[in-house]
Amino acid sequence: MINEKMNNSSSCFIESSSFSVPTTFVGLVLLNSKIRSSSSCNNTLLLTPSELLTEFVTREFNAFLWLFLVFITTLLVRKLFKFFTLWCKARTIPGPSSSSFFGHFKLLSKGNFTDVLSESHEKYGPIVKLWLGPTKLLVSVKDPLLIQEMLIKAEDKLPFTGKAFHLAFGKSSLFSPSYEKVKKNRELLATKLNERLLNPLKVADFIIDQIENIKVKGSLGCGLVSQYMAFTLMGATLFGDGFLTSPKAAIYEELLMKIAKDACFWASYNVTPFWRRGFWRYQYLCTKLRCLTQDILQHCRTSCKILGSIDQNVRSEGSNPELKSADGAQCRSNVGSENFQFFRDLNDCENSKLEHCGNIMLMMLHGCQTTAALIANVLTNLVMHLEIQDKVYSEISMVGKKPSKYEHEDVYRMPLLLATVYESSRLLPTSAMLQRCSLKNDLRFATGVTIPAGTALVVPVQLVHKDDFNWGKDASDFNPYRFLSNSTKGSGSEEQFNYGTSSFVLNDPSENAAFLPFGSGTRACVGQKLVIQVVATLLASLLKKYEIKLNSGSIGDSEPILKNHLLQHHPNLQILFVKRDK
Ligand code: HEM
Repeated sequence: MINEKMNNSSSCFIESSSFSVPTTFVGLVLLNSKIRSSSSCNNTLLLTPSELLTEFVTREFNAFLWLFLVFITTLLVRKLFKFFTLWCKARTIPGPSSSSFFGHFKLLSKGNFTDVLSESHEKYGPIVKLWLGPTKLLVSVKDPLLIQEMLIKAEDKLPFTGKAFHLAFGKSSLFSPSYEKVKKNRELLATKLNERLLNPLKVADFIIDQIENIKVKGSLGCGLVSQYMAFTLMGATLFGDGFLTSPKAAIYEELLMKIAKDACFWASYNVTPFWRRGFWRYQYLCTKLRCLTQDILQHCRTSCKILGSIDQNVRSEGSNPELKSADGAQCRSNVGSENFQFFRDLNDCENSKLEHCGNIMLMMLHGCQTTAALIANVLTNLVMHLEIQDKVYSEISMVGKKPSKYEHEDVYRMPLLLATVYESSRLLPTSAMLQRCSLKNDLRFATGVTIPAGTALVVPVQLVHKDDFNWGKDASDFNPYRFLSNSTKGSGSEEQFNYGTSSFVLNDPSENAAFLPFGSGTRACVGQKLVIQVVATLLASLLKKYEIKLNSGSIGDSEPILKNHLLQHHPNLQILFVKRDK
């Protein structure tokens, strides 16, 4: 209507001169004033100020709509372009074709993930692609040499892992998906952990005392006792010896395990589920754990040996910020004033003090879960193979007769015990799947296969660990001797080892590219060396004192199960610690 008016009014005086339609508010005002100044025209046709404004707003709105349309179209074109590039690149990777919009997502969610991958690898070879959605590609690698190459080249992790930790403990400079962010701290942590942090014998003695106290009640649940052992080992490693006597340790264990159970569930939401009450309960538990971590840090301050070095200056810097816990209680943060140079080193000064705490909680969570699963697996194998347990005991007794200067290093003279730990972690790797990702660049294998950036790369560790091709015909059997070799007769069978007469050595398990319980390459587990030493020391102390037996009837299902995303044997297995005659 306004346009009509404009056209009519213009036509009455714009016969000779041609006007272009103004595009700005000022232009409109000027045009209107020109029309007003023309006396030959009918004034009723002139635009009122409100009409002018409406005209202006309409034009601006149209312009905005056009811009919005261009923006959305550009986004869509970019998405389409990305999709086609991804699709073109993925075409060269072998794998089943997908007819559905959701790709193979339904297939994966229905069956066991490892079984699906196993079938796909059998059909399509060592590299297999599966679509998790129209733009989500998953590539599984099964060949050890390709895995080795992939684990070195793909430096990032999928954002999911980072999210699970982030929701529970906040920002982390240790478990972030981006390699750039964790690189420095990984190196620092690895150096510190590989130094001798704690006296594993002292911790082992403490654990044995506790077992002595509770075993009077009869048999013990293998899962629970392993969890307790792992928790005590990790607590003493990260907090120091003071953790052993901390009255809050038991509550800490309970809280940590509760959080571990739910972390992945809450991280599985694409958008953080603020609207769920359960989520806030979970957040409350996380805050409680943070406060408890700070309390224990305070309690253990004097005994923490994690670096041994105490930064005297930190005290004066400390500001003791107050943290308000979810229930309104004040929890005093002493992280600022705590004097663990180790965690100060881990977190650049500009990083928040909360990150100190987050990193400790993260390591406690990861370390406790994985170490508990490993101890449970070794104990299970020892009770199922009493002949191996007897031989390990002979080995421990032999070494005990000639202890070395540094008693905690005796464990390195017990190759069968170490081989038993390695074999247990091979047969039932706690992490069934390794996952990686190259976030920025495509990943090119030497074989010519290109994996597009952002693809979820996985290694089905369980399949690799049980592949006859990598481990021989007895790949599915428990045979710790495969990790040993006789200096005179070569490696691999029980008969060759005659304790006391023959010399035999432990092969370096990492020489076999198919041995991946701790991952490998750029993002391999930082705690591997420490865990092997402390777990073996604990087992040596236990076996020296007790024969570990199965409480008959408690075996149950023989298939390993996934518990808190970790693989475990017979979770309800009951074991007995029978004191040996001296
Ligand atoms: C039996 C015990 C453990 C097992 C089976 C285990 C296993 C693993 C695995 C499979 C990974 C991923 C590796 C990869 O993607 O290549 C990992 C990562 C890691 N582990 Fe462990 N772990 C254990 C104990 C520990 C302990 C005790 C610590 C520290 C005190 C630790 C610190 C780490 C860290 C910091 C990472 C992250 C590395 C990164 O993302 O860059 N682990 N662990």
